[in-house]
Amino acid sequence: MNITDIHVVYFSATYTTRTIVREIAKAIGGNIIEHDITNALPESEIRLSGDNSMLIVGAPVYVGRIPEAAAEALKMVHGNNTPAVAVCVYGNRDYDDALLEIKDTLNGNGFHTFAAGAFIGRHCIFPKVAEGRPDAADLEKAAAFGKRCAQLLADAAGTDALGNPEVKGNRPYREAHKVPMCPTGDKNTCTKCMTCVRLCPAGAISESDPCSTDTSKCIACGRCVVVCPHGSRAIYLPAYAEAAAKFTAAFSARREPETFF
Ligand SMILES: Cc1cc2nc3c(=O)[nH]c(=O)nc-3n(C[C@H](O)[C@H](O)[C@H](O)COP(=O)(O)O)c2cc1C
Repeated sequence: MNITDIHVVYFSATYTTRTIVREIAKAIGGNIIEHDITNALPESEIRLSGDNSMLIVGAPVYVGRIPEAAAEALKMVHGNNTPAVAVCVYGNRDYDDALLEIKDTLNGNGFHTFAAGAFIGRHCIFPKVAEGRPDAADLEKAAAFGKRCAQLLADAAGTDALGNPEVKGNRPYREAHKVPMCPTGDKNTCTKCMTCVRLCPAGAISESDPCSTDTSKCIACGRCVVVCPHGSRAIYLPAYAEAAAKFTAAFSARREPETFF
């Protein structure tokens, strides 16, 4: 298969998923067209033919699933037996049903998911877990995964030989639920620069009071914490320190990327 265009659709609040899918796309090689679905749905439906284009979809794992907003956006992405690669990035606990959810969604939308991978990124709620990841070793594995994808596409040129991998996960998927760990701003350090207001994927921070968070909208994605130029936003909840200590103790043993072909 002579792939010229690689469409990369990703949801990535704290940028680890973006780092991984970019590395994979670069290793496959071709004209890379990015669609960032973190802050908004695609402007219009994305329809890919099976001729010269392929798709990579990347999403983080939120409580064993993909973020609801990512699932909504993926409904707008359609293929015509177009080769696709499913990628999830998780914070070193587990990815449960998220990768299967991406694969099922893509195949249901006319894609042929011939490869899939689960990679590890710094845990955006408990950042001592998988701190510094993806690291150089992860990026090497992402690049090797991309190269293998390219090889499979080349080998399958003109045939119907692309595989149909079994990926880890169960159906029905885990029930989705929210994590009540909403960051807020510290009035002493917040300069009202509005970076968090602008970049919050959920529209949960208002211009009139950027130190507060609308907990009914917040998805606890951690973007406001990483983009705040003054280190003002964090999870200041009383229960946080104890929860972080427990989580970090339970889930710090290094996990490695898994790939499926
Ligand atoms: C609401 C929420 C739930 C999460 N649930 C999980 C989980 O079930 N398993 C896990 O290992 N990591 C979990 N994480 C961590 C993210 O999957 C991880 O930090 C990922 O690298 C974030 O990707 P991003 O940087 O592209 O936003 C969760 C994060 C959030 C915000």
